[in-house]
Amino acid sequence: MLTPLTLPSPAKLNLFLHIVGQRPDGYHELQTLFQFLDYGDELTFTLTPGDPGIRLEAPIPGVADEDNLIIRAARLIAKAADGPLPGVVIRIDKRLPMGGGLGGGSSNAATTLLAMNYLWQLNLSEDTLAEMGLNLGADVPVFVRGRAAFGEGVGEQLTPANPPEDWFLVLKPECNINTGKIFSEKGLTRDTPKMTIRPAFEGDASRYRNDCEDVVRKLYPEVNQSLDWLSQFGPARLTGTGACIFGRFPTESATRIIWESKPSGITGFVAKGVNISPLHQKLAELT
Ligand SMILES: C[C@](O)(CO)[C@H](O)COP(=O)(O)OP(=O)(O)OC[C@H]1O[C@@H](n2ccc(N)nc2=O)[C@H](O)[C@@H]1O
Ligand SMILES: Nc1ncnc2c1ncn2[C@@H]1O[C@H](COP(=O)(O)OP(=O)(O)OP(=O)(O)O)[C@@H](O)[C@H]1O
Repeated sequence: MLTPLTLPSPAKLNLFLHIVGQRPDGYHELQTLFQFLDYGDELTFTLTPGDPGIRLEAPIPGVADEDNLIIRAARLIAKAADGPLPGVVIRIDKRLPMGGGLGGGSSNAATTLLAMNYLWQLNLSEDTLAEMGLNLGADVPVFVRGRAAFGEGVGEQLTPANPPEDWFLVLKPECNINTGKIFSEKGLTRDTPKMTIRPAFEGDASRYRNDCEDVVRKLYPEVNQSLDWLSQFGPARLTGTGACIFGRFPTESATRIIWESKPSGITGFVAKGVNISPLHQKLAELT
């Protein structure tokens, strides 16, 4: 067995999420601002030269291995190889809640694409990996590229951005939200006017909104209550289609004081917003 490679699989936040239209195929056109957090899952890859399979050390409860985005990503990139490849065993240390709007599954897929490109020495370009990633999910390309960005289209048209690297309190209300259900809600705002995206981000954070928030507040009282609680301390937003919400603060100590006073029973974490993905920071140390 070869030396295992452990890589981060960070969370993303949608600092804002505007729905600006709907495509003929039903998918919603978005304008969003993605930033990474220095918090997430960790994946460990061990090549197994004697055994050609792609395997998980242990499954994620509730996700069949065939559907796991890690396995799907490894199989997809393996197709780009000319000859036989050594196998791989992948261990997942899961910290991100599933169905939380933090992009955990998409991030796992991107970490796997970059890890296997490196370990199998495939030398595929970032553009090729981002294109492959889009077949696995709309949020995968931003994790492949690893830079905070404005996302347009379904989130795959990316323009690098530089929002302030503030601290965040992320809370996970006690419910799981299905993205498809929120996008199919009748009352969802779908006509926010398109903004002009500026490459150097100097936007006014007080104008940030998440167009899914009203519908999610109505359907999930747990999210409604958590947003009301966090709003006492400053603007609180939903990420993606929820269920996670976040508040943004200038210092770690201010964030931790609010974290200590959170209502009992609710889970979450404190993390720093970062404009270069922790995955890319780690990969840069290797090469
Ligand atoms: C909400 C975000 O997290 C923002 O970053 C992403 O746009 C979600 O993208 P995603 O994870 O690829 O979404 P999926 O979980 O595959 O989407 C489930 C379903 O939501 C609907 N959907 C999703 C994304 C989108 N832009 N428009 C949609 O209408 C589609 O019916 C899709 O079948
Ligand atoms: N490796 C994986 N990690 C997490 N979920 C996975 C994985 N592979 C497949 N899935 C499936 O993807 C679903 C969404 O999980 P994920 O953690 O990406 O949600 P999310 O944070 O709401 O994503 P998004 O912000 O992209 O909507 C899960 O409910 C699960 O069925």
